[in-house]
Amino acid sequence: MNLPDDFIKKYQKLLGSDATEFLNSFSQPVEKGFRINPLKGDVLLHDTDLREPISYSDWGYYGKVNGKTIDHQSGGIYSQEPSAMLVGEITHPKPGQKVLDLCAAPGGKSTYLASFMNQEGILVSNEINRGRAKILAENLERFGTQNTVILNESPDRLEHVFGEYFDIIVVDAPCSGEGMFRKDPGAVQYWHRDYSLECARRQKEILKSAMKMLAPGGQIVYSTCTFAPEEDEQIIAWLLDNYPDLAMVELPKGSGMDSGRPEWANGNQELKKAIRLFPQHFRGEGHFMAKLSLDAQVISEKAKKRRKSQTRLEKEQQRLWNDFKQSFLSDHIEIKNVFAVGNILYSRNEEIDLSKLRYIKPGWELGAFKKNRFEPSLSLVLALKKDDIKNIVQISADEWKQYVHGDTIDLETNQAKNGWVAVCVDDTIVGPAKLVNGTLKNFYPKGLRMNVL
Ligand SMILES: C[S@@+](CC[C@H](N)C(=O)[O-])C[C@H]1O[C@@H](n2cnc3c(N)ncnc32)[C@H](O)[C@@H]1O
Repeated sequence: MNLPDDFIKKYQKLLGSDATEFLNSFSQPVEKGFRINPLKGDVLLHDTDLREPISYSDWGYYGKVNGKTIDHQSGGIYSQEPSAMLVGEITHPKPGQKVLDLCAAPGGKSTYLASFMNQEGILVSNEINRGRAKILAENLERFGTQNTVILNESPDRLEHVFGEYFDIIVVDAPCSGEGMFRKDPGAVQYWHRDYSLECARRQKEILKSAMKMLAPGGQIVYSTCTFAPEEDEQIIAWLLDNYPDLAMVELPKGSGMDSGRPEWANGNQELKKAIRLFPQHFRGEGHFMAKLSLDAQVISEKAKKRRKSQTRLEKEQQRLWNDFKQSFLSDHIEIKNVFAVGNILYSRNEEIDLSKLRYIKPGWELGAFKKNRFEPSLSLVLALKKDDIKNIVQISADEWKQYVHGDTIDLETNQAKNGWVAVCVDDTIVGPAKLVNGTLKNFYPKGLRMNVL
């Protein structure tokens, strides 16, 4: 790889005798990884090789994922670079907490956090770029989350709604991306000597907003995929200087993980509690991460009053939803706090006022009210397990190819009642369909259909 001269000089000076190995690592192959999805329960995977688990992650494996497989399409697995998994792992939210992923697309960290949360509490996944926010929504839909709200906002606009609200905030910051040069060699062309300082200015602005949204006693995780001290230790040093109620949390260092470098910032020895991942020491791409907690006693402005925004269902909508639930969902399933925005039905664990914010999804999307009927969404079906659903139709792996292509499928046996069904390959739910006298009418969303050879 052609690295800029100034980049080489900078890291030769910073790393001394380790610089040669560091610079050589840029010509080594990229490490690939993926995670299995605990929200899907104990489903058997169809086309995934689980031979090489990643020791520090409950769900991670080394290896490459093919996007056109049953396991990927159904959300059973999620592709993520091994170093990035560690950010989710050190964040480790608990079920029931209020969690914000402030720079969330395409969703690697959000899906990791959701894995810990077990559909309880609330995960607000925000992405400032609208195109990327839509990809984030697709990834969370496939993953089957029930407790996410997907926003498309700038951090400063979120402050007004979420003052001192979150127990955990992840800032996986936009950065100079030096740690991803192997993965995306084209990114090298954007690098220049002052690039990291420009990124640092933006990172501080994002963190100022994040700090306003952190509840007393809350925790903030900051991460980047760059080696630049200006965006790593120097940002954490700035946070500690400007927010005296914040304290570093010691992060345990597994094999190949380096400590933060106090000497690359202001010498504050607390910075050693952070983690640096260098590809010449660790089996993954370059990363930096730190965790800080805010004093629980901090005396601060009261959390802003949050108005309820959920609107009740009209009588006819309530009737259609009840009929649908009765015919489709098992009796043990209870979906609480449902509300409609236009003709789309959602549910959300927490009542928050999103009326002033741009969102992609204000909650778990359950389906749409059409003329005289309720039509279930892919998000509803992919977030349920097989025994949550009364009406199931089994198809073969070959028929799955027809299903994701958008074709109508004629079934050989009569497996379910006419009406809405969840389509399954073995235990894996792949989407909704409507069964009419042995024929499956395809309701796999048009925008997601694909040709699998
Ligand atoms: C490192 S990426 C996030 C990756 C993501 N957390 C994941 O694990 O899949 C940083 C994100 O920050 C977003 N971003 C860019 N400028 C921003 C800003 N001023 N405020 C908040 N987010 C911003 C980018 O669009 C990008 O999606």
